[in-house]
Amino acid sequence: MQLYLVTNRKQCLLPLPEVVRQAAGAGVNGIILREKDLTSRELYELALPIRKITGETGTTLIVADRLEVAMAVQADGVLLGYSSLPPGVVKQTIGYRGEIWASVHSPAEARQAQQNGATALVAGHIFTTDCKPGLNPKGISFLKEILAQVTIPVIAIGGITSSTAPSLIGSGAAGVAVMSYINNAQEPSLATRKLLAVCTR
Ligand SMILES: Cc1ncc(COP(=O)(O)OP(=O)(O)O)c(N)n1
Ligand SMILES: Cc1nc(C(=O)O)sc1CCOP(=O)(O)O
Ligand SMILES: [Mg+2]
Repeated sequence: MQLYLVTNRKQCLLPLPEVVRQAAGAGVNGIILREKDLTSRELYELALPIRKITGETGTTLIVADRLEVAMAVQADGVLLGYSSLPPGVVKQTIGYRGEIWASVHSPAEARQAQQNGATALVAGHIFTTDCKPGLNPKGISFLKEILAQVTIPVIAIGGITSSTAPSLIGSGAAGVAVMSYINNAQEPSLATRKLLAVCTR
């Protein structure tokens, strides 16, 4: 399984570019830059050093929600969520040629996203997480339902740690996307290596 870091600079004990540098240096497969409260200009300025780091390590960079920032820094793609442009508009109307990932929360959304040109899905939330307070986790059965509906890669998100990730091995998920476990770590490189050890088992 691949391992993706979803950024959250508010959880970080170090400056975000340093967290990204450590995760990328430790071998994370991709960075999903998700800083929803920033303006496009602020996000662009944060994305520039992160693009430089991921360029040097050959790590995939996906920008959550903001197609214009993804394009401006020549990221590998965009992750579209509930508040973003729909995948079909990004693909057909705008003609974006990068990766188009979609955040999905039901089998019907997964089918629709694939039909509309999504190249991968991020499905959640699978396990209990403080990042989705008051919402019940959907569990591995939900992940399996999504996998049964689509042929594109599906990445599991929500509550992924070195304790929960082992239960996803062999599930069919192409990868896992992790926020708190790495952003909030004293040593992001160590947290990344711990998760990679599970994901590459
Ligand atoms: C049931 C449900 N609805 C909406 C969301 C928000 O999804 P998303 O677009 O992925 O936004 P963030 O997770 O990045 O805040 C959800 N998680 N669950
Ligand atoms: C950003 C995000 N999206 C989710 C979804 O289900 O769409 S769960 C999530 C938060 C993931 O954080 P953590 O790894 O700390 O649980
Ligand atoms: Mg989400």
